[in-house]
Amino acid sequence: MSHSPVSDTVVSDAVLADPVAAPIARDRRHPTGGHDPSPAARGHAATMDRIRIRGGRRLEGTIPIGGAKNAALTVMPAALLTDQPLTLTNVPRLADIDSMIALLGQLGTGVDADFDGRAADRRLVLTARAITGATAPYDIVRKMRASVLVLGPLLARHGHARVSLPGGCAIGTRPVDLHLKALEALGARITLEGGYIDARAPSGGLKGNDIVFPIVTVGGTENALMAAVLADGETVIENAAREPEITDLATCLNAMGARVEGLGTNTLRVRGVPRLHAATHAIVADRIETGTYALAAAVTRGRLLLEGTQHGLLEAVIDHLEEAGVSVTATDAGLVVDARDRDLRGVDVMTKPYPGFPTDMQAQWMALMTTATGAAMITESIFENRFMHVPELVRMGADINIHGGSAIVRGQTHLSGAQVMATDLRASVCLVLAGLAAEGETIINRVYHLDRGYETVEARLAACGAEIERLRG
Ligand SMILES: CC(=O)N[C@H]1[C@@H](OP(=O)(O)OP(=O)(O)OC[C@H]2O[C@@H](n3ccc(=O)[nH]c3=O)[C@H](O)[C@@H]2O)O[C@H](CO)[C@@H](O)[C@@H]1O
Ligand SMILES: C=C(OP(=O)(O)O)C(=O)O
Repeated sequence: MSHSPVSDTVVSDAVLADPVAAPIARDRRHPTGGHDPSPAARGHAATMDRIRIRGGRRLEGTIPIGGAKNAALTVMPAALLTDQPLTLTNVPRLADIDSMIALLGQLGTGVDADFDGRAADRRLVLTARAITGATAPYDIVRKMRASVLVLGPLLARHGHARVSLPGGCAIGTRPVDLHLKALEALGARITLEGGYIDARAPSGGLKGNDIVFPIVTVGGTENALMAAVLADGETVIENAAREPEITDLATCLNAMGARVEGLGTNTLRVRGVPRLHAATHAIVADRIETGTYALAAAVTRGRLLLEGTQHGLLEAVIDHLEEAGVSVTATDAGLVVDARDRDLRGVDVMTKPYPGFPTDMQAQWMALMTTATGAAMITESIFENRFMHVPELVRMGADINIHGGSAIVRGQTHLSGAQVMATDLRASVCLVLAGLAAEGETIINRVYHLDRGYETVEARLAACGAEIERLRG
């Protein structure tokens, strides 16, 4: 497996000490508003930050859930499909969002970001009046794989895209061959040279066609969908991914004038239109952030109200939580997760494409299972190398054995605080959960991974009783 220095790759801190957050300063209104800089916007310093937790405190309180990182990262490139403004609300303030803003800016997109005030009042207006560049450079793609999602829209609107190959990362090889095959089915000519994908549309533009994905790919479906909306004629995407982030993208595209049918199913039917127009779209709630905080309540045997999220986005996770003995109730105010005075049982999971149990919740589930009674078998079926958190959990006292693609967790272990190393986004937050449950002090290094996907995680947890702080790098 290749190990190029992309965001979740284990590389030296020196290599990662040049984050791409800086170009955001060109924005008319900087998301940080010039004060109270987010870790994401603090750049270099944030790469060296650590998190210190003193565990053993029950969490009680309310946590607001933001817009989904993975929805925002696919909806933002859709702005490249039109010369009119795309206004997005409920955009989370994360390092990856800064990276995508920087990339879209390089391609000629005007950015008007107002990230002050309550999350619901935030607005991000993206206007790609003209495409002035067609290259997604290595420096950005290596830090954020979702950069590859500019490929489809650039090709559809501009007829040409040059995107650095993302390479492998800490969780797997993650090729993009299926993205490229889908675009070729629409008529694109694709060459790979010097580590870059060079994609060109035929002179008459992309043509609608049938695309059948041999395996479910979220990013592949997103690129195919964004390319197909401006293609001439009809495209049918079969074995499409059904993740809520794809439905969010299709909803946004339809608001922009696209004609996509079959939302939420594995067959998407797209009738191409000559152009798209301005639209306003609210990013769907983050189901992975929701699930992570639900497990924070469970792992500390506490009770949390998760505001601004929807039960229907994470049924598989909720079913497993209930099977483990946690109460989850949907109320008008949000989801109430209650594990007070409960003895939790070990419950097996196997990761699957949506609506199955998400791979992005696998590491957090493992942290919870170390505290449950009995054993749990956790099988990772999406990525070949997504157990990087196991040795770190073992250093905290967990009893976990890996057999191929499965990990057996023998629960009810006594977790004790330790110095641990975050290796990727979800592994990082799994260590936060373990630290909340452990006795004594846990120090998590390389928390820049965490800043890719969790906004003000330490403040949100501290507000609910956790003893947690960020140690500035
Ligand atoms: C930004 C974003 O939304 N990231 C999510 C997205 O990643 P991403 O879109 O990269 O994940 P995919 O659904 O494409 O990957 C699923 C599997 O398909 C393989 N594959 C994918 C494309 C391809 O061309 N060839 C190929 O073999 C991958 O290596 C992987 O084994 O979905 C994953 C699966 O739910 C999540 O874990 C990520 O958080
Ligand atoms: C793996 C993830 O993201 P990405 O695809 O951007 O690496 C994730 O969100 O857990």
